[in-house]
Amino acid sequence: MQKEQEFIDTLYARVDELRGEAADSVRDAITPVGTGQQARLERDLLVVERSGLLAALNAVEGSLAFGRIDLKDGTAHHIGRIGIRRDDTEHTPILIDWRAPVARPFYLATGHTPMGLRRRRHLTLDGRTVTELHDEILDLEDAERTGYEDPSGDAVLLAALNSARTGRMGDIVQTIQAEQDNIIRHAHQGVLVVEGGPGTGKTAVALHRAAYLLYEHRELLAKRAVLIVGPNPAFLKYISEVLPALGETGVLLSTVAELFPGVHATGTDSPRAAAVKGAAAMAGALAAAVADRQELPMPGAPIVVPHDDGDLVLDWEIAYEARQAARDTKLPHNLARPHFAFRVIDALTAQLTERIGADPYGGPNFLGPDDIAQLGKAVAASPDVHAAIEELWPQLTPQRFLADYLAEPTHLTDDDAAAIRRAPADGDRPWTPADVPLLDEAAELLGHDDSAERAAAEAARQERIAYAQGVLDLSKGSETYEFEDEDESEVLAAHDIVDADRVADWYEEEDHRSAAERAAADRTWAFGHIIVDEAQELSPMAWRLLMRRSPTRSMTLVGDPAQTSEEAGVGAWSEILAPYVEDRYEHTRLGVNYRTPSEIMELAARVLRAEIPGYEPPASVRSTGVAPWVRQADDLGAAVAQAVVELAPEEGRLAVIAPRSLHEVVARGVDGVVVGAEPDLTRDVVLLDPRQAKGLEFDSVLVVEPGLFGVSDLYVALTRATQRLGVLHAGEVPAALA
Ligand SMILES: Nc1ncnc2c1ncn2[C@@H]1O[C@H](COP(=O)(O)OP(=O)(O)OP(=O)(O)O)[C@@H](O)[C@H]1O
Repeated sequence: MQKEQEFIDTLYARVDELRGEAADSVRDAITPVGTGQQARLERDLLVVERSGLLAALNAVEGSLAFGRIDLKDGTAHHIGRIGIRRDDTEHTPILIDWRAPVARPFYLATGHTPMGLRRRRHLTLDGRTVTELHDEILDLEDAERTGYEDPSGDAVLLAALNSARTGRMGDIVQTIQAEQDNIIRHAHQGVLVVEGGPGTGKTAVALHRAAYLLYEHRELLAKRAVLIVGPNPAFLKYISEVLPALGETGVLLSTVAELFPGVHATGTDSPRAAAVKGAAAMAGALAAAVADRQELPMPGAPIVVPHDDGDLVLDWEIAYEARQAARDTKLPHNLARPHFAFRVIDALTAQLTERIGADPYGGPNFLGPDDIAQLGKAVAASPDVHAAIEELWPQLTPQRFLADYLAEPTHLTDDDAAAIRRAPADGDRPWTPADVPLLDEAAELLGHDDSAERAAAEAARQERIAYAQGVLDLSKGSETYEFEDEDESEVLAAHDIVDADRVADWYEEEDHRSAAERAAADRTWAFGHIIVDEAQELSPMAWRLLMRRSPTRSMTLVGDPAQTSEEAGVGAWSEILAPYVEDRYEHTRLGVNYRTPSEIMELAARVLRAEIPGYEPPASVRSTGVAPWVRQADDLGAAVAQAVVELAPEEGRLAVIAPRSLHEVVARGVDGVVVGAEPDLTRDVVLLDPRQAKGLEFDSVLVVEPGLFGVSDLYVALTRATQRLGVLHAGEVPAALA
């Protein structure tokens, strides 16, 4: 213990030193550096780099070192959350990053396959003080004993599993199990599926995989960023501290509903409406609806456009040919629109030419090319012509198009259309999460005519060039003033080596937002890697959105088809993935439940067996000896109040999981719970509906009125507890709980 404490002291001395250095260089770098653009750029980059190191050092302060491996060759390595090196010429490692190949035996070695190890040690720290050591002997011939031997080898794991919950997920870096480690470090570059029952560590594994990939492919992923998609904001908050604790911050956490910049999807859909909006058929329906917005006048009823030289007639034939030509470009709607417009303008100009210049005696047209060009210009500038074009082929934003479409859904069955229709008067109704993939789809179909933006960007660039030229002129002005001596003026000044264009670009490069920040603001961002948690819940339309964000298909998908509750959810992996990667994905499984004790799991499995006969849940790694209970109550409010007192852990969290319709009743008897708002999981008692409980866990759980839950929702609710479970009902209960 003494020796380990000495090591920890040395380690933290070095950390403090590094932290001081990083803070100093950030501070130095922030002080003004004059006007040199290159210097400013370098300074900004340094600040980003050093503050990243500082953030990592601060974040992992908690228990920086947690393990040690002693090799048969007599060497030993300490393992920690990040790697730390000495300040010597060799930069000797003091602490090995858990993700480095050298650290791998810490997770994989067994007595059977010791991977060169004599001993594995787990260190437990309280701040900077070593409080516990647990050793496992891996070389069976090694007779040396330390007095800290842990014969079962799982004391540290069990302590972690039994510890009180805080409302925020912790990392598992000290106790990653071999089957989990294999997935975390899986070399597959494409789509990796991680499947497993409740509590098998899928979320934990996915987050550690993100940290591993950021370590392994630092350069690429720092540039392209990692996206982690979860089912709701409360869940994202729940997992938000895991990666920072591992020293990783450049990650974007988001729900699918937040992935269309500028849209806040605060509305809700009925389950039926969400299912229709999420179905794959919507893609075809929207494409057809966009084509419908490319209209033709009725044959025989042309649009008559008033013009100074007489009316112009935009008839079916002209519009049809223009539309065909525009569609033949295969461009999205807004980008094909100019092609349509040119054709129409050409045809109307020809009409005018014919009328004005026609020789009544049948000779050639009187008008020369210049006259015709002049006429064309006039036609192209006519607001009436533009109005006619807009009527037939309107410029559309995704929002405008989708609002129009939802007011009058087409290309669907009558029932489906009725399920998603919203009256035009609902124009102000907020977007719903299921609308977001539709907006994204619409954005693809419509395309973004950015000619106006590009013109604005170019104007801004010209302005920067003018400004930069000003800076250079100043430098030139000062030269004649300062360097009167002929020789001195040989010194290269800024204006000698750069021109205004280049300086202007430096200004532009000054976008030092992190990749994750830039990605969040850009609908067309291509992420380096995407992790999707609770992947079974996503609709086919949501998958289309996500696949657009991942052109390289570098993804980790985490889920449990047995926990699917969304009607629109796809469930089967092959069904989700076939359209994108056919069968080129890796399927991995986790089979041990680290959360739910066997007593509770037994009860939960019975519920699922009602739907899937013979269902075998993942084996629980531990039992508590405390049986879950199911009770009938006449006065549900009073019974909940009493049960909450009974189940509340001394330290830790309790969740009451009840159908939304009962939240008012439940909340009345329980102090401090909040109804309606986004749940704050760090409170002692949290009230949730079954959907909100997805992916979360608590020390104790009280499930209220299970007869009102769907089977998979109930299964999810019953598997959230790490210690104790109670079930209360006034109405009927599913047979499995009776
Ligand atoms: N190797 C491990 N060491 C310590 N704790 C672990 C380990 N693996 C998993 N756990 C813990 O088990 C619990 C369940 O993990 P996690 O939430 O990742 O499971 P899951 O498979 O995503 O569950 P669900 O599908 O039910 O949401 C968490 O508290 C997690 O920290």
